[in-house]
This record gives sequence, structure tokens and C-alpha cells, in this order.
Amino acid sequence: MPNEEWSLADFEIGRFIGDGKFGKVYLAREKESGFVVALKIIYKQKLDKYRFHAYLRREIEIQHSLNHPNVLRLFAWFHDETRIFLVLEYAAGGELYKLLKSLDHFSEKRAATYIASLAKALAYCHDKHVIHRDIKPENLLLDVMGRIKIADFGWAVQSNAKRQTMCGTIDYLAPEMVEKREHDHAVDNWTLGILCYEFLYGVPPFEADDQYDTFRRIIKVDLVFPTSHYVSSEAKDLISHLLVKDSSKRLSLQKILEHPWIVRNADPSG
Ligand SMILES: COc1ccc(C(=O)Nc2ccccc2)cc1NC(=O)CCSCc1cnc2[nH]ccc2c1
Repeated sequence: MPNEEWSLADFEIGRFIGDGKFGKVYLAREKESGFVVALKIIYKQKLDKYRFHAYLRREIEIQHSLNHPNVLRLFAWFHDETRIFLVLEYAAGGELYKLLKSLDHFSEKRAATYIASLAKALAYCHDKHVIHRDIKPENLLLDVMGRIKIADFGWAVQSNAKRQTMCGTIDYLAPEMVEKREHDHAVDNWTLGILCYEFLYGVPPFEADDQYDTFRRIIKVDLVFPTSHYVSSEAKDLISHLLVKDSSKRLSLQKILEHPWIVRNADPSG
């Protein structure tokens, strides 16, 4: 009877590649095929509150059904008496925000390609009634071809001091979130606007010295385009149609993909 279940014995564990709140992530190679994956090890006693088990089970079911080139894959999972193992796709290009920091800002072609890929990935997830994809730069990875992947670090990942604003940053929150009003997946459209601005300028649009100033700038939609370097008016037009306070007036994912700046600049191969 072929063994359906994976186990730790099927993998050679490689170097440590990341830290999560519930456990660590290692490079791993499946022995039979030589296929390289990211193996996330979650300690059961860390999921002490029962509901995390239910939450993780539901999330695994959802993730298992997702199969899109710009969404990091969850291939399989298994457990032993003390740990749960998630067999995840390995994105060999690493973390997007490290690339953004090293380049200071992205070209319009690179930024438009990432935004188009994210819009397609979000449209796919919304079709499958999956929302709350946390699409801030920390959750975005690149594969070996440079394609962007929503890595969805699952539950509140422990953010180490990779970015001074990273832990608990509110830069990406839409006004309805910051004002604690009800929200739907139009928040993702707002976040795409934040990301598009940050890709082109290297910093998020409402960044301020302290959180309260950021909060005020978000609810006021205090959008200013720096003149430090050239950015096309089409790019600014797209951003201005996403960073709109009334969530019903934000450009839809479909309209983003039809926007002239995207059509002219995004690489169709993603
Ligand atoms: C689909 O993805 C996930 C699905 C579920 C969970 C999760 O932990 N769920 C959870 C846990 C406990 C309680 C409830 C829910 C996490 C992820 N995804 C990641 O953790 C991404 C980084 S690990 C992979 C990876 C790949 N490729 C890389 N290249 C460089 C670094 C790197 C890192």
C-alpha cells in the first residue's frame, strides 16, 4: 500500500531560512525526487489555545485548494507527536522588501509587473472566496524567475527587526481598518495602491515619525508625490484611483489590469 502520508524521514533538512511566530522554516529536499521545498516546523504546544488547531486546519484546507503562479503553494502537511510540518513552495528569489531596499525603488516596468501579478493573484483568491491576503512587502517573495509570490505568512508571524517600521506597522491599513469600520476585500485594492507607491518611491505614502501621524495621514488620504525622481503621470493616476477613502470608489482588480500604465508597462509573463 503506497504511503500516502509524508513524514520527516522523506526529507533532508537544509539551512534555516526564516522565522515564524509558531516555528522555524528550513530549506529541505524530498529524498525521492530531489525536489527542494521550504519546510515550516510548528510546535503543537505553541498552538496551545485549541482554536489555533482549528484555524490551522481550516487554513491548510484553504491553502491546499489554492494553485496560482503568484500565490506561494502549500504542497502538503504532516505531523508527529510534538510538531506540525508544512511543506511549502521555496521561493529562491527571496524577500521582495530586501530587493526594494537594495534598489531604493523599482523601475516602472518592474513595479507594474508586480502590481499586475498581485492583482491577478488577488482576483483568483477572491474568486475562491479567500480574502485577508496580507500583501505587505514582508509577505511577498520572489521565485527563481523573479515572479512575485504572496507568501501569506499565515498567523501573526513574529516580525524580527528586519524593518524598523515592520513590527505592527499601520502603513498598509486602509482607513476603514484604522477607523475600525467594517471592511471587505476592497482593503486589498487600497493596499495595492500603497504597494504601488512604495515600489515607485521606496517608502509607503503615509509614513510619518509616529503612528498617530500615520493614522491621521491615512484617514485624510494625505497623498503627496515626491519630485525626487521622475514617475509617470499614469502611475500617479493609478495610485490616486486606489488610495480613495470610499472603498466602493476604488479601482477594481479588473480595472487595474486594464489601466494604461499597467497595459503599457507590465510584463505579461508576470
Ligand atoms: C502558503 O504559505 C503559508 C501557509 C501557512 C502558514 C502558516 O504558518 N500558517 C499557520 C501557522 C500556525 C497557526 C496558524 C496558521 C505559513 C505560510 N507561509 C509562510 O510562512 C511563508 C514563509 S515560509 C516559506 C518560504 C519560502 N520561500 C522562501 N524564500 C526565502 C524565504 C522563504 C520562506
